[in-house]
Parts: sequence; C-alpha cells; structure tokens
Amino acid sequence: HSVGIIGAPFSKGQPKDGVECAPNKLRAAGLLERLQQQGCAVKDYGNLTFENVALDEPVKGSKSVRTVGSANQRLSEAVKAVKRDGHTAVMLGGDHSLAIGSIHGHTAAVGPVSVVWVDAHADIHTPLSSNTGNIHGQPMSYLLYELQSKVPPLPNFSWMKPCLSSRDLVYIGLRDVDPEEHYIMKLLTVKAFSMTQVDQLGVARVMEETCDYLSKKPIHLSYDIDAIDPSVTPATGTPAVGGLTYREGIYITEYLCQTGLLSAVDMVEVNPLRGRTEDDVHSTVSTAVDLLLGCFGRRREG
Ligand SMILES: N[C@@]1(C(=O)O)CN(C[C@@H]2CCCCN2)C[C@@H]1CCC[B-](O)(O)O
Ligand SMILES: [Mn+2]
Ligand SMILES: [Mn+2]
Repeated sequence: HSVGIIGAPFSKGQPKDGVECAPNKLRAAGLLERLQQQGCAVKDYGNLTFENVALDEPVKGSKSVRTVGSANQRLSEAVKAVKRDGHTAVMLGGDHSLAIGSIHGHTAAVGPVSVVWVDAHADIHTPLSSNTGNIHGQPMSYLLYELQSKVPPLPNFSWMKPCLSSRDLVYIGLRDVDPEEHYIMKLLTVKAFSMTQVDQLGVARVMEETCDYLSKKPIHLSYDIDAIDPSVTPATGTPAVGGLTYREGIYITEYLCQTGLLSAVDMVEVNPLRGRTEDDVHSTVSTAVDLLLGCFGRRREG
C-alpha cells in the first residue's frame, strides 16, 4: 500500500476546542512508523494551515460558514494532489465538516466514488434543518446531488459542486440520528446499517451486504471515531452510548482493505481535550491508529 497522509487540524465545524490537536497526536502515537513497519510506503504531506475568516457570522443558521468553506477548498486541492501522486489518501481530522473537501477532492481526482460513512451520526442535516448550526452535522448535504436544491449558496462554498449520488453511500453504526436526518435518508432511500442491524446481522454480514450493495467504484471510507463505543473512544465531541466494539470497528477496516477498492480514508472527531483522563485520550488515539492500520493491511492473525 502507498499512503499519503494529510493533517487537517481544523475544528470550526463544531464548537469544542481540541479536535484540531488530533493530527499531531496521531503522528506522535507512531501512526507513520507503524504503517511503514507493516510494509506501507508512506508520504507525509504535513498539516494544512487554515485561515480563520474574521467576522464569520452565521448564515442561515450555519456557524463559521466562511471558515469551513475556505478550509474545505484547501483540503479538496490537497486530497486531489495526493491522489494524483498515486497514493491512498489519509486525511487526519479535525471535525467531520472536513469530509466535504476530502470527498470533493477525491472525486475530482478519480471520478465518482462510493462512500462508506462509519459514524454514530448521519451528518446529513441541511443548513436549514440543523438544530445546532454546526457544519460537522451537515457535510453530506453539501455533497449529495439529490440535496442540492436544499442547500442555499453559501459564502466560500462557490468553489464546489455536489459530487456524490445517494445510491453510492452506505452508513454503518448509526444510533443518534435526528428526525430531520431520518426523513432525508428515507426520502433518498439511503442504505444504512444502524447499530440495530449490526446487532441483528453481525458485522461480517453488514460488510458483505455493504460491498454487495456498492458498485465497484473506488471507496472513500469516512471514519468518525464516535462510531466506536465511548467506553473505548471517549475523547470525542459528541459521544453516544451503544457503539461499535473495538473488534467490530477493526473488522470493518480489515474487510474494506481486502476489497482492494479503498482509495481514501478520513479519520475524524478524535478530540484529545475531551478525555477525562490520560487513559481516555490514549485509548481513543491508539484505537484510531489501529483502525487506520487495519485499512492498510494489518491483520490480527499476524
Ligand atoms: N445531529 C447533530 C448535529 O449537531 O447536527 C446533533 N448531535 C448531538 C445531539 C446530542 C443530543 C441528542 C441528539 N444529538 C450531534 C450531531 C452532529 C454530529 C457530528 B459528527 O461528526 O460527530 O458525527
Ligand atoms: Mn461524523
Ligand atoms: Mn459522529
């Protein structure tokens, strides 16, 4: 595997400080060395620098719109460049609003992709349906063709166009979905395996059905660490009980790795400041590292 790492120390898609520290925390935990030790070629493209747009007043309820738009434009260019260099792109967030730039840039480089969105949340609010105004709960609405009429033109977002069909999206791990999001998902018949289906089918069957459902397009795995149960990964901004076990989370990455279709991975919402103890932070960061290692060939059998 040839991996290109992009650090995206960005937090303005949500209100809690600390998520911008995750890229360096993941590096300090030995992510690159561990990838190299398991046989990957690794190129570190460093951390992006993002401008804080002054007087970034809310627009139609969405907060920090200009700053989020500018950050994602930069990220889109960076992901496109990593793909053009021939690597699997790994974007270290940062909050989940960064999926806008990551998926946009990935698509710009390789054409239409499939998205596997592993998350406790659907992140499919529109700016108008969101109850919080936090854009990390909205990225999917900026990306989906089918929601284009529901997203008003926003400042610093004119650089992008929707680039994803709802038919090419699968959710895994949902358990904290707002009514407005559920309505949108039903309307668009989005394929979703909530924690109920994980319980009913088991993670192996969920992965089989996910890959049977998706076409053979390159896969963009957008992994929100809060998909994993907070007993394992507590250091995150919006924890929700009843999540994936460590083993289920790893199995998802092992399964997608062996498809040979994995083309870009986001690892987002790790927030080292949200751990109550050092152990909380260590457990969260090391689980995120292990999930990424699973994407690139690490097998528990040895
Ligand atoms: N839908 C949300 C939004 O703010 O839009 C509301 N939710 C928090 C709220 C807590 C109380 C019970 C209902 N849910 C967080 C979610 C965004 C998660 C972003 B992610 O990147 O962490 O997935
Ligand atoms: Mn998310
Ligand atoms: Mn989430």
